[in-house]
Amino acid sequence: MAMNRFMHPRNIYKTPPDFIQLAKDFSEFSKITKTDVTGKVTIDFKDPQSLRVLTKCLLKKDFNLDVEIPSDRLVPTLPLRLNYILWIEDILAAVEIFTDVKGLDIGTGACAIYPLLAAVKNQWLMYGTETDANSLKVAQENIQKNNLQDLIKLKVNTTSSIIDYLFTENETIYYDFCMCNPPFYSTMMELWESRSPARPPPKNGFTGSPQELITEGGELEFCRKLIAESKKYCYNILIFTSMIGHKFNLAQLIDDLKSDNINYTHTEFCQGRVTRWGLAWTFHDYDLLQLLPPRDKPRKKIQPLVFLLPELPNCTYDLASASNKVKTILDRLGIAYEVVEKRGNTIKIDMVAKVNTWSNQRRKRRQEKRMQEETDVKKMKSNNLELNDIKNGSFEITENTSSQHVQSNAELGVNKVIEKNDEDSNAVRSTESEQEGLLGIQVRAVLKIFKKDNEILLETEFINGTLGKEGLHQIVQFIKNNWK
Ligand SMILES: C[S@@+](CC[C@H](N)C(=O)[O-])C[C@H]1O[C@@H](n2cnc3c(N)ncnc32)[C@H](O)[C@@H]1O
Repeated sequence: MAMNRFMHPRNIYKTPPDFIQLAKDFSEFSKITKTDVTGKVTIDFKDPQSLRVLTKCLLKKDFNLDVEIPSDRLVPTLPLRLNYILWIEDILAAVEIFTDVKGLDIGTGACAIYPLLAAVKNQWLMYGTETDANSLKVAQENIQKNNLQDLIKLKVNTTSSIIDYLFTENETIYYDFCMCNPPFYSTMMELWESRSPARPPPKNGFTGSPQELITEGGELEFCRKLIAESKKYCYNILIFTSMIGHKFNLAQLIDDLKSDNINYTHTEFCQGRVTRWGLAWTFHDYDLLQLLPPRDKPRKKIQPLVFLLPELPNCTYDLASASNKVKTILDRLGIAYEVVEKRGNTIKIDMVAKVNTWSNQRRKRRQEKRMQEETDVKKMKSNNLELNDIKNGSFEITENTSSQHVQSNAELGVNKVIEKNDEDSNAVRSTESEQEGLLGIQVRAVLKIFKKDNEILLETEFINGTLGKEGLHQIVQFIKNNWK
């Protein structure tokens, strides 16, 4: 629970639940507990069933809610869900809305977790939308089971829009806020890679169905679409909000809002070992950043690393040439990239390296040369084999002959192909681990190329990846070495 102290100050889970008491109160919970060697009562956080039971018991104990969580659906983690609700409470207080609150939860899921918490905790009138008919059915049952039909209404979304359809049916509906926990991933592959063995194992079990976790373009495109639709319905919803799963996406969405001069603020939701972010925007005349400044957990100020990109021979010294050169070098390294921003004197490139292609380049070239030699020898061998095969009509005899041929080539100095010294074995091992690396991200970073005082500079920001910042430094070093 490394970041619990940074939880929202009113979050009841800032103090971790008392598992001993919970086991006494709920026989279902006592069945999943175990006592470790120090006598501490704990549960297996990697087991989705244990997470399901824990969430159910806490919902009952702390909110008097009876909730069914289907085994094939996301188990909502309560500290995070509560952090989001508490932040919305703060926003509403900042814009002085205290009574008759009406909220919209986009993608409410099978538990309708946000409407349930908002209704029992604050008596807000909540509307939940959902595209998944099965989740919607269970959500409706959960609402009825808790007798909250008067406070919570659900609506199926059969369109490809996010909120558009709500207002085409009725232009005058009004909500004080909307909230959303969008699906994070864009493809099964991305989802799978996020759980790849190349990454450190997650502390918590993995729950959720593809329809809950995947959306075209991932959360970034989902939120961009929501922002686009929000412009059309700017007066139907006072405060738009969304949860964001990746900090990098938060930065991009903030840039989008800034460039459209839309008032916004953001926050960090800290709980356990997981951090998520909240983004809020409005078209009304509220300076949200001023009213509710971003809340980030205190951390050391990290100075970004900035490098000078010197003038290149036979090239204009400008942003376009410099960024083209960077792209050429990334292409050479087989690093995937996307230009994510092109504004004035700045170009930002989001790069994802899945294989370490930059370190030990000299060794790799040597290895490639040897592999080429090996192929050549094999070719010679098979030519010889065919020749002898025809001559002798016997495979065994020809194979012996061809190995002698290799031997004689070895005598001529081609023998390196069959020798294995330590360095070669390392090279082979590193190639194998590179193959494994294909499963995950080695380095993801943002490269900002910008012009300042007639100089072109490269600023780097490490996002994630198994090789850490060191991997990014190596790539930058490679760019510097090849800047010619
Ligand atoms: C990550 S889950 C969140 C579920 C729940 N709100 C929670 O926080 O646990 C995202 C949900 O959004 C739903 N969804 C995706 N696109 C949607 C859309 N355009 N309109 C309504 N729901 C949508 C999915 O079916 C899924 O249940």
